[in-house]
Amino acid sequence: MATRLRPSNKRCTVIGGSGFLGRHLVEKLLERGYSVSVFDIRQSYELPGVTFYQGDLCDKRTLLPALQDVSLVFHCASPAPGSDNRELFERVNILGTRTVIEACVEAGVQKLVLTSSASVVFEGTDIKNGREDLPYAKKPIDYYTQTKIEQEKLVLAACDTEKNFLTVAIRPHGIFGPRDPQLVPILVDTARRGKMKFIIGDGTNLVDFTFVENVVHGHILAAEHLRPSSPICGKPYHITNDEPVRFWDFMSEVLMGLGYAAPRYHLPYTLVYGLALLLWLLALVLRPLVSFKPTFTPMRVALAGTHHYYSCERAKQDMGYKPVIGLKEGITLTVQSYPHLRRGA
Ligand SMILES: NC(=O)C1=CN([C@@H]2O[C@H](COP(=O)(O)OP(=O)(O)OC[C@H]3O[C@@H](n4cnc5c(N)ncnc54)[C@H](OP(=O)(O)O)[C@@H]3O)[C@@H](O)[C@H]2O)C=CC1
Ligand SMILES: CC(C)=CCC[C@@H](C)[C@H]1CC[C@H]2C3=C(CC[C@]12C)[C@@]1(C)CCC(=O)C[C@@H]1CC3
Repeated sequence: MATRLRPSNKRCTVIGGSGFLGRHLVEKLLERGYSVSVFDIRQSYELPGVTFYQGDLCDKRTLLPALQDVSLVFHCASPAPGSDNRELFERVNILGTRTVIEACVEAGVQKLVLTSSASVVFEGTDIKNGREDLPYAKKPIDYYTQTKIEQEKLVLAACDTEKNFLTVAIRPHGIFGPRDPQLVPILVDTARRGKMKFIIGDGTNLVDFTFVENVVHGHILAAEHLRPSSPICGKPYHITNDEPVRFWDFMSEVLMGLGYAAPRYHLPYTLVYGLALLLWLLALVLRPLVSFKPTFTPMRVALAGTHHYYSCERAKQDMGYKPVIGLKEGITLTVQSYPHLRRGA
C-alpha cells in the first residue's frame, strides 16, 4: 500500500485559482513559500511551481486528486455574478460547495477558507459601516447573492474543531485591480458606448472598493490564524480597503485615468431604478423570443446608487488585518495595468 505523505502546512490548493482573485492569491502564496495546486474548470496561465488540475468542482472524483496531501484549501470559484443562470449558480455555489466540503473531509484537509461576499447582507438598500452580525439578506438582489448566502452557511456550519476541520469565510467587497475581468472592462465598455454621462442620485453614496492585494492578504491571514483555539473558526470576516469612497468619485477617477470623461448629469435614483426594473421584466417576458442584456439592471442601479460599506473591525481585532495598499495607489496600479482600454487605444 502506498504511504500517504503527511500534509505540510504550506501545501495548499486554490479552487478557482485560474480566476482574477485566485491567480493573485496563487502568486502571493508562492511568494510566501507555499507549494500550490490549482483546481479550476479552465487553465488560464502557467507558473513554475504550480500544479494544475482541470475539472468541475461539482465532480468529487476529479476534485479529490487536487486535494491529496494538502492541509489548506482556498475556495474562490464561482460563476460570474453577471450571469442570470439560476440553475448554474445553484449547482456550482450550493451543490458544488457541498462537494468541496465532502472532498476536503475525505482527503484529510484541515483548513478551508471560503471567498464569500459582503453582498450576502445587501438587499439593495443602504448599509453604512455594516458589521458581520447583520442578518443575511431576506430578499437577495439576485441568484448570485442568494447562492453565496447558502454557500457561506454551508462552509461555516462545517467547521468542526473536534474533527480538526476548520473553516472561515472572507467577505470582500468590490474587488478591483490588474486583470479584473469585470469592473474596469464593464466601465470602459459603458463609456465607449456613450452611456457613462449620468450620475444616479446625488452622487454622495459611499461604497467599499477593495484592491485585490488586500483581499489576498485577508485570505492568507485567515488561513494562518485558523487554529482550533482561534476565535475566527466558523466565522465570516469583512475584508475591504477600509476607505469608503463615493461610488461616482471612484468611477470618475478610473475613467479619467484611462482618458474618458467623468459622468456629470444627475438622474433621480427612483426613476432609474424603476426603469431598470421595467427593462428587466421586459427582458424576462421576451426571453423566449429575443434575448437582450440591459446595461442598467436593478442590481447594478442599486449598487451604483446606495451606500454599501462595511466595518473590518472584526478582522483587525481577530487577525491583525490592515490593508496593505491604499485606495489611491490601488487605483493608479489598476489604471496602469489596462493600457489596451485607454481611450483611443
Ligand atoms: N470580483 C468581486 O468583486 C468579488 C468577488 N467575490 C468572490 O470572489 C471569488 C472570486 O471572484 P473572481 O476572481 O472575481 O471571479 P472569477 O470568475 O475571475 O474566478 C472564478 C474562477 O472559478 C472558475 N469556476 C467557475 N465555475 C467553476 C466550477 N464549476 N468548477 C471549477 N471552477 C469553476 C471560473 O472559471 P470560468 O471563468 O470559466 O467560469 C474562474 O476561473 C468568487 O467566489 C466571488 O463570488 C466576492 C466579492 C466581490
Ligand atoms: C462596489 C461593488 C460591489 C462593485 C461591484 C462591481 C460591479 C457591480 C460594478 C462595476 C462597474 C459598475 C458599473 C455600474 C454598476 C455597478 C458595476 C457593474 C453601472 C452599470 C451603473 C449605472 C451606470 O450609469 C453605468 C455603470 C457602469 C459601471
